[in-house]
Amino acid sequence: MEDDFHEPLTAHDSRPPFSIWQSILTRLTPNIILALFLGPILIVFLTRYLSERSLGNDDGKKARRVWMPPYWIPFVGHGIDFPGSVMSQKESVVQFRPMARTDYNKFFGIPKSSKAKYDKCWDELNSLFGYFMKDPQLGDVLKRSNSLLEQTIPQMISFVDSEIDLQPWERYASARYISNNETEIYLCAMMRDVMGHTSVSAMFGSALMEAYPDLLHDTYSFDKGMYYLLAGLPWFTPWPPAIMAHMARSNLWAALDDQQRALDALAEGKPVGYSWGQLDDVSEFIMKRNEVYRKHNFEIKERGELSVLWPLIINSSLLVYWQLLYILADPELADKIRAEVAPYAIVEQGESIGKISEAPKLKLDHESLSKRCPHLRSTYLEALRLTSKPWSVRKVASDVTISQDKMSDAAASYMLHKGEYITLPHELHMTDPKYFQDPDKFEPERFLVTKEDGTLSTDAGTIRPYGGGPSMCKGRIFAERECLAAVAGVLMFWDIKAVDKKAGWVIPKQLKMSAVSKPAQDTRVRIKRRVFDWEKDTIL
Ligand code: HEM
Repeated sequence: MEDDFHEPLTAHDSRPPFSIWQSILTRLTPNIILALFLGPILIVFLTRYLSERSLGNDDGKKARRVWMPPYWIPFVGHGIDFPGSVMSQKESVVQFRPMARTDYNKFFGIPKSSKAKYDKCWDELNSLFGYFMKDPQLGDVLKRSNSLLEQTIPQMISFVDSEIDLQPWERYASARYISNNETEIYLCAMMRDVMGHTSVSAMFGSALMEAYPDLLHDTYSFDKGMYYLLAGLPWFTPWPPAIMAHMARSNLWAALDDQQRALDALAEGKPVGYSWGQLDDVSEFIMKRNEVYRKHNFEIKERGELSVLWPLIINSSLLVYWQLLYILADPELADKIRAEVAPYAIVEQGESIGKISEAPKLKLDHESLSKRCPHLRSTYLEALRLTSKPWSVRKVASDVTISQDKMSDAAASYMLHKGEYITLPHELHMTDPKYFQDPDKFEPERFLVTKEDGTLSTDAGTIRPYGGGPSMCKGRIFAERECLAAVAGVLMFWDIKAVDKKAGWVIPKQLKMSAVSKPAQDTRVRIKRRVFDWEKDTIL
């Protein structure tokens, strides 16, 4: 079934009509379907036979060749499943840079002609990511995302019966008014947009989301079409998901290009368009990238801000849903985590003048939530282990022999040849029973360790939810702090129950994405504000 849980119930459908596709599908006879099914299989075997590639020993050496699908299969052609030891190879042997270039051209759509400019400032742009992982740049974005979460979480639900007054994420998550203190809503769709709004505003400034309110949903459509774009399918491909991915990417370019023009104007002391305001909440990181682009005379259409926007949005927003779901599904665990985070995720009574009271306020201490709440962090790591299924891809730059992991029963060596591509699906390790007991079970305390002084801490061990090597996620510290603050804030402010009391909490199947999976079905919940200490006497 097509998953469409993030679509608004009432939004206008601005997509191309699908009637042509429906009529083609209805005309498919059983013979055509059989030919479509058997054809590719025959071609695979023929290609294998004709290319006569040996799968045995290579040139009489002890190292084996690895099985490879034919070269023409998009994206996975010449790809192999292989244990993590490849990650320990030097960049001069297994390279990440050619893969990044493919992503830049095919996926992000940056013109090939800008290669020389990127070559010239590759290290400079990369070193900015290094700064983003440290203070002051990291602290700057975190401070902003923390304060946005403090404002947004208490206002996440409006409890109003009129659709027009709902927050944008409530509309997309099909909020249903129950009473003035209870709402029914889809948990994933809501958390995804709340996180997206927070992260984009913290990094790119709030004017971007205000000027381009469809930015998040365009990013989801772009992400959904990732494989079509990577396979190089053009915009006129007669396949609706590919066309939609191209359309979404054009919309994203329009937004980011517009912002780059405004940032250029600001730097040059020229008037900035009215809708951009002062641009004083754009992060230092984005300002520095703009400086590099201007210094190296990048045209607006050559600038790669989509390569920041896309990873900023897609993974953390889904991870917050999974972590919350696993915690809420175990009420004892939810109570334990609430007690642990209480000193660092504080809800305070709002000001009162006469009978009018302000809404309660939320205070989040993201640093302590990450460093002093081991149970919270352990559930974050466990949610990542179960739902992040990333692949790292490398190009072999010179022939190399790789030894298989020593814990394997059939340890062996494999020969990789120059020019081949390597795909490393990290989930194989993260769900391997040799390393993780009951690998499919959510075990909230799996990553807890006891320190020498007897206090509890966490150790992420060997999991690789952020990939590895030089391409390892550059936003991982920001992501962890932001997700932990969001989960703690939501747990402390809201009381959330599964809508179907009989079925209770159901952990949905996962739909594989580029890293963190999407749920196959969203989780419908009933949400109320929690009753806080100062309210208890009034209610009793
Ligand atoms: C839970 C959240 C996140 C997860 C699980 C995650 C996971 C990943 C993975 C698997 C990769 C590819 C690694 C590889 O190819 O080996 C990656 C790359 C990247 N991520 Fe994240 N990510 C998360 C959040 C973020 C955030 C919030 C940002 C902020 C900008 C970010 C920025 C990046 C960037 C820039 C790269 C590309 C690195 C490069 O090519 O050098 N990520 N991420």
